[in-house]
Amino acid sequence: QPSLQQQIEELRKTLRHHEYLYHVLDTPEIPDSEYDRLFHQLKALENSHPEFITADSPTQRVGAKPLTSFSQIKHEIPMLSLDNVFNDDEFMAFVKRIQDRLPFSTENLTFCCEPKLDGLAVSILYENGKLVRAATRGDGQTGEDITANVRTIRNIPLQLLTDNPPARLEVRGEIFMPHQAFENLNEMALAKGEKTFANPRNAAAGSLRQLDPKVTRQRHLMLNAYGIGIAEGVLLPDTHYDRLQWLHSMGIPVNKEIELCGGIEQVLKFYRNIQEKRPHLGYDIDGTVLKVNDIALQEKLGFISKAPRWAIAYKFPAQEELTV
Ligand SMILES: Cc1ccc(Cn2cc(C(N)=O)ccc2=O)c(C)c1
Repeated sequence: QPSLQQQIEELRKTLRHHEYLYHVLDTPEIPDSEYDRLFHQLKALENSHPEFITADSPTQRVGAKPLTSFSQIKHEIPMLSLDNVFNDDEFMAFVKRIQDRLPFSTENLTFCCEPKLDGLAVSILYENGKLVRAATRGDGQTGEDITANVRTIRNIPLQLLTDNPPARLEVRGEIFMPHQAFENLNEMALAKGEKTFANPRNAAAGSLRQLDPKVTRQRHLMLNAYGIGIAEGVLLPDTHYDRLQWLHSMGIPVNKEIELCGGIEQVLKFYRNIQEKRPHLGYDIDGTVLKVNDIALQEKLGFISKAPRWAIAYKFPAQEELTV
C-alpha cells in the first residue's frame, strides 16, 4: 500500500504527463473527464493534508490573492528586438550582410524558420526544473514580474519533464491568445456590457496585466517558446532548432510550423507557405522569423547595435484592417 506522499507524487506525475500530451503534443490519451477525476483526487488528498502541498503541484496554478501592483525585473540577458524586412530584396540584402562576414559561401547556409506570433514576448525562469519567475520583455532591459499570471497558463509546465533539469534555464517565447479564445472573450464582454478588445494581441496584453490571476486563468492564453536566455548547469545543443526540440522534450510548447531550410530558395518558399497558411492557423502572426541555425555562426555574426545580425523578421504587408 503506497504511502500518502507516494500517492500524491504519483498523481502529480500522471497529471503532468497528461497535461504535456494534451497541451504540448496535442495528443491526449485520456478523456477530459478522466483527467478531471484525477485532478480532483489530488486536490482532495492535498486539502486533507495541506502540509504536503508544494508550489509545483498541478493544483497550484492559480495564486491565492490578487497583487496590488507588479514589481520590476531586470533581465540578466537583455531581450533584444529583431530588424525587419518587407520584401525579397531587403531579405537578400540581409543575407548579403551575413555572406560578407562568413568565409564560406552561404549557398547552403541553414536557417531555422519560424512563424512570428503576434503576442507578447516573455521570459520564464526555471530553477532545478521548477517555474520560479516570469517577466514581460518590457523595454528589453527591464520587464514586469507576471509570475502569478503565467502560472495559470495551461500549456506552460510548472515543472520541467526531465529527471535531470538544468540548475537554471530561462525560456523565452511569445504568449498569445488564439482566435477562438479571442472571439469567446469579446462575445462574453459584449454580453456583460464590458469593453471588448480590438485584437488578440491587445487581449493577451490585457490578460497578462491583470492583478488577479483568477482573471488571467479564464483567458485561455498560450505560450510558444522561441529561444533560451540564461542556461546554467547544462550543455546546450549547438543549433537553434535542436535547442527548440530539447525544450519541447521537457514539456515546453514550441510552434509546430517551425522548419529547417537549407539555402535561400527554401527560406523564401517557407515564407510564402506560411503566408498562404496564415488565414487558417487559428492565431495571429505578422510574418516569419528567419535565424541562422548554427549557434557558433550566430555568435560570430553578433549584433548590430541592438538587433542581432544573424536573424531577421520578414514581415507580411500590413493586413487590410480587419472588418469586425
Ligand atoms: C474538465 C476538463 C478537464 C481537462 C480539460 C483539458 N485537459 C485535458 C487533458 C486530457 N484529456 O488529457 C489534460 C489536461 C487538460 O487541461 C478540459 C478541457 C476539461
